[in-house]
Amino acid sequence: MEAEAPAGYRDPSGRHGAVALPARPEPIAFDADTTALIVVDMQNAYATKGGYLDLAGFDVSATGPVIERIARAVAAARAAGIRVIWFQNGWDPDYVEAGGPGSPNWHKSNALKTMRRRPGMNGRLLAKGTWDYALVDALRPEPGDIVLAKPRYSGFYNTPLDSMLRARGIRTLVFTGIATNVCVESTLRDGYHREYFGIVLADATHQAGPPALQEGALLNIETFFGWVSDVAAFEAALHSDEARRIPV
Ligand SMILES: C/C(=C/NC(N)=O)C(=O)O
Repeated sequence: MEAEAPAGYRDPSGRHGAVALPARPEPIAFDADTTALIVVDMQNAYATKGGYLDLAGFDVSATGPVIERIARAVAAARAAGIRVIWFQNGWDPDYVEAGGPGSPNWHKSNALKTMRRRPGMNGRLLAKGTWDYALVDALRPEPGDIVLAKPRYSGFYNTPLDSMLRARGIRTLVFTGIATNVCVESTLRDGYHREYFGIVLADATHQAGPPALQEGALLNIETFFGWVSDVAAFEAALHSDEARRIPV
């Protein structure tokens, strides 16, 4: 007797999974239990007026709808049993983890540069324990989620992320958060080199800098490193997988 075809979906590249997500450059398949939703740095620093990015001169006026769509993606992921991982970017209050002049971070971080320019702000930007470092009020981790502090743009660098993912058999990372062109792209690229499949929900992300950087980051990701989809497609794909699993 011929073996029954497995239930589920095979994407054009042959990857199999129960969830079929429409995406660019082609649909991608994954299973909920080997997937994590990553919420990148949704801190006041990056998403709230008066936070680091705003004070450093970046436009954060359009982050409100992004926060709402992240909340929807988180709710859909939780309902489907997908692990939710929250990143928080920053350093100890003395900025030892930020590195001194011997670190490129000291030269390139706009938070550190802003504080050097305005010494009155020292200790206020991206320091653990401050309002700037805290996640925005509208997004709250729940028991079972993982909250991970990271000291550089990539969530893989100097953190236990890789071992946490491997211990749970996670192979697919769905990204939301800020900034698309900095920490989202850096982490997705690092994941690519560690054999993780990376998907960005574009309308649940926002760039640091002009809109061209959002477009460029997404095009770069879909062309070279991963897949690009959106929150409504993510919700619908998880919903239809759920429908398949409910016996009638
Ligand atoms: C510009 C910037 C982006 N961070 C991020 N979370 O993508 C920074 O941290 O300076």
